[in-house]
Amino acid sequence: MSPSLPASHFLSLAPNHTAPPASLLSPSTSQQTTSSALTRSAVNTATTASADFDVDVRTGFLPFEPAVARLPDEWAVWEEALSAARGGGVVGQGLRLGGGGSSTDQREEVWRRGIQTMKVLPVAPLRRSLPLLRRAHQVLTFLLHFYVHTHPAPANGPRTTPLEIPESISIPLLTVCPLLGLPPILTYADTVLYNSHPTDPSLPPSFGSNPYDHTLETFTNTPDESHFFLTSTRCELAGVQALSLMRASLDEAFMADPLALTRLTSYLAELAGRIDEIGDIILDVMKGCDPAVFYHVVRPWFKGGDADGPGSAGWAFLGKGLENAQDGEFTGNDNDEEEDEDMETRELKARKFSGPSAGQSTLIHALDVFLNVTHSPLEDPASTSDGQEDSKQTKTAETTFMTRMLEYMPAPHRAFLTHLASHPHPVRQLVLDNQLARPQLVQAYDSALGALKRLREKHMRVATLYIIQQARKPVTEELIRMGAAAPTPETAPAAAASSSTGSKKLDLSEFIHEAEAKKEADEEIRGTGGTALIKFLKMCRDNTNKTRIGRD
Ligand code: HEM
Repeated sequence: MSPSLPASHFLSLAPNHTAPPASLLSPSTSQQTTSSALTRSAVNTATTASADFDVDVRTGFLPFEPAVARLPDEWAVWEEALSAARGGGVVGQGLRLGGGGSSTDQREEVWRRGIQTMKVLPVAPLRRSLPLLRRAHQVLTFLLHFYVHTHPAPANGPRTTPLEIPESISIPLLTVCPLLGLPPILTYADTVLYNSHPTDPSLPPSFGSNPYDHTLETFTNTPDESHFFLTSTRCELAGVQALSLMRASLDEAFMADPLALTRLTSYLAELAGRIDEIGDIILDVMKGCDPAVFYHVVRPWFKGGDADGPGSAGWAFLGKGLENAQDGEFTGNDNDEEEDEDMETRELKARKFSGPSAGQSTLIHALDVFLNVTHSPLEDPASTSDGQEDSKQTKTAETTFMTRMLEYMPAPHRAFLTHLASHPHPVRQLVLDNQLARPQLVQAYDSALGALKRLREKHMRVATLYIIQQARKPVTEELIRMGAAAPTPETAPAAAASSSTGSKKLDLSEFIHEAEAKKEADEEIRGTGGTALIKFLKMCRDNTNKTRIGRD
């Protein structure tokens, strides 16, 4: 089945980006669930602004037009800086994490000095083109992460003062951000949506004849990193059919007559199959991305300004007159007094963004919203025992994470979720209303939820293999040659202890080491977004399962 779309349907319309979305300079601390947060602020845009979702019938949340691989010559200096950081795209030739240690850090320092003295380029001419704006965000955020993560690690624990981001990056970046509705940090959009090309970019992408098979940018030039990004790209492409089924289901929910309910039943059953396919693609990450390379060589580049937990010093985006960037253009500010005050506010605003995560995929959020999976802590009655309190905390973290991730999506995709969440005829309600008369409808709805639960279980397997298990293994010489940071006196005990967990009995001093190492490892076992990982992922899975209507 492949429901065809009428030309006037919102998924068929071209996007319109003339109006810049609200500024996203400040990370949210909202505690609401994904769908309830969306619904509460929702304006139903079905009839008014439906062209603004930037969702393509052929490629879903991936732009149909191939991503721009290089900005015009006016911005050549950014492109050249990025190419230099990547060592021309050769494995082992790019800049190194933490400057690569004391003997080789000169190269990284020279490159950073180049960035500090680079001219602030105007971005006004980019406004004429959405693909160019996307490329500008991508180039600037890759430069930003190269700039931040080539700094040698501070000798005495985490940084205590914000790391300053030079004006040559911060001013154009903070000007481009509100135009796309993205924050000033590397996002899933930069690493996946705007980063993938099919074999022949001049032809439409497809799974069979023209698959997405290369990425424009990586930090490490490794095939592992490319494969990691492309796994998500393939999930997005597989999601196109799921989106089409969701759209067709909502049309039937609107009609809600007996024929419509029969069709809805078959669409939901088919949706389950599509979701299972997406889950299988997630497992395919193992076919081309080595878990140790991912964990030690690739992933550290993704860390955001919040990576040291709630006490993170964060990053300070330097620049004069950045407040004016909210209109989409930097114009400067001559009022010194006001400027000083604004500078402080700006630093506070721009500090602690999280690194990229596939948790920012609008597709997976859309499945939650469509099936009415909520991640709200409000659902659990207040609890008093420690265990329950703990679970409540995880749930709150989960809700906060899911809601926060909305702010890392391009504005039109966020608007799409708002639209979906405010749909006047939600499918779940219809299934509930018909549950006695239509057990097959309940079964089909539950099968879609069952598939989403399985997807999350597959994802948990991957996260366990790529993060939890790797955090317990020491860095090898080979990984260091590939670009992993060499262990410092601070990280060494964790490695030593983790390699001593065999059958050997520990004496007391070793035991203390082991406990410290475990604490460090536990801190390490946090996702890019700073969430206590496995508990969090389990909670997401359990909420999916709880949404089922029928009982086994
Ligand atoms: C090696 C592959 C992967 C690893 C190691 C991984 C790791 C993680 C981690 C650590 C989180 C916790 C949140 C955070 O801190 O970012 C997370 C969340 C999430 N990831 Fe992945 N991920 C992988 C692949 C994928 C893929 C391919 C997708 C689908 C496009 C995906 C979708 C999600 C979603 C939707 C969440 C939010 C939690 C949920 O909805 O269950 N991940 N992932």
